[in-house]
Amino acid sequence: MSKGVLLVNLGSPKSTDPKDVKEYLDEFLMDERVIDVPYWARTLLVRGIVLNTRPKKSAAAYQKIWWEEGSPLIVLSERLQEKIDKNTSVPIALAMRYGEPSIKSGLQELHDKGVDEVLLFPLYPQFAMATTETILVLAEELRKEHFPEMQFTTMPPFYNHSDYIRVLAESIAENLKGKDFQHLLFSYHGVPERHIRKSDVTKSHCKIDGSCCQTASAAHQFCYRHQCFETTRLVAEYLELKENSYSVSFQSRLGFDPWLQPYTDRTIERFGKQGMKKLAIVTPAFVSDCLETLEEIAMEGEEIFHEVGGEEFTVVPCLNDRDDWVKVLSRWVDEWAHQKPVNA
Ligand SMILES: C=CC1=C(C)c2cc3[nH]c(cc4nc(cc5[nH]c(cc1n2)c(C)c5CCC(=O)O)C(CCC(=O)O)=C4C)c(C)c3C=C
Ligand SMILES: [Fe+2]
Ligand SMILES: [Fe+2]
Repeated sequence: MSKGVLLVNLGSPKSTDPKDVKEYLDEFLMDERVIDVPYWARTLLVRGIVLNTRPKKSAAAYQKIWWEEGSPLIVLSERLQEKIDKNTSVPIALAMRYGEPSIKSGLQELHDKGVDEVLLFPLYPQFAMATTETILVLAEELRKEHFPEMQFTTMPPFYNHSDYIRVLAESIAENLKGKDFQHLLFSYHGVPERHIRKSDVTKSHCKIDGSCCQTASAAHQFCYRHQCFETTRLVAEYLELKENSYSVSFQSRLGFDPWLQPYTDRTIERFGKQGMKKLAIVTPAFVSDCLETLEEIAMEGEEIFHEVGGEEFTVVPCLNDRDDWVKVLSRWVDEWAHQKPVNA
C-alpha cells in the first residue's frame, strides 16, 4: 500500500466580499455538528436569521486581517503543508472542512499520486464535535462514495503530547522573553456547553463544574474542556508558571445558549478593571493564526483591555510554520509512515 497524509484545517471564505463570506458561513453553520439542532430549526436560525446580518459584519472583520496572498489561515496552512512535504517521505495534501481546497479535492490529489492509505490529520490539538469529529465524518462519507479502495488512519488529538507541549511552551517563552506581563491568559475557542454533554461517552460524567475535568474518566477522550485544561496544565508545568499567574478562558461565542465559561472578552475586561496593566494571551486551540486570533484577540481584545485601563497587551502568535513545529509534525508523519505509534 502507498501512504499519504491529509492535513485538514477549518477553512475561510474565498474573499472578503460579503457574498463569499455568506456562502462560507452557510456551509459552516449548516453543519449539524456546529449548530446541532434539527435541520428545520438550523435552517430557520441560520438561513432565516444569522445569514441576514452576520456576513456583512464578518466580512468587515475579515477585511481587517486579510493578506495580499489571501486568508491568513489558508496561507499559513499552505506554508505548513509545503514545509512538511519537503521534510517527509510521503505526499502531504491540504484540505479545509469548509470552502476550498475541499476534503474531496485533497483525497483526489492523494489518489492521483497513487496513495491508498491516508493519515487523516485534523489540525486541532483538542477534540471537538464541531472540529475533529465533523472532519472525520465527512472524510468517511467521501471515502465510501468516491474512494472505496482507500484506507484511513486518524491522527488522535495531540493536546497532551509531549512534543506539542514542548513546542507550544517554547514558543510562549520565546515570544514573552523580556516582557514583564502580570498574567498569561490561555484563550481557547468556545463551544456550547451542550456540545460537551453530547460528546460525553459515559453520558453522566461531564457536569461542566469545578471538578469533573480533573476527575479521571473515559469521557475525557472526547471532552474539549478537559483537553483545554490539560494543555494549559502541561504548558504551565513546563514553564514553571506560578499558581494564579495564568488562567483559562473561552472566546468567540455565538448565539444565546450557554457556552464554556469564563468568556475571554469579559475576563480581559475584568482584569483591566481590577487594575492589571500588563496582560499576555495565547490561543492554543488554533495552530494557525486566523480571524479569531488576529482580529478578535489581537485587535478587539487589546481594545477592551485599553478601554478599562490596561497598558500592555501581548499576543503570542500561533505555531503556524515554526521550524520546531514543522520538525515535530514531520517526525510524527514519518513515524506513522514507518508504522511506529504516533502517540507518546
Ligand atoms: C456555533 C458556532 C461555532 C462553533 C461551535 C465553533 C467552534 C469552533 N471553531 C473553531 C475554530 C475557528 N472558528 C473560526 C471562525 C468562526 N467560528 C464560528 C462559529 C463557531 N465555531 C463562526 C461563525 C466563524 C466565522 C467568523 C465569524 O463570523 O465570526 C475560525 C477562523 C476562520 C478563518 O477564516 O480565519 C477558526 C479557526 C474551533 C477550534 C472550534 C471548537 C473547538
Ligand atoms: Fe469557530
Ligand atoms: Fe469535565
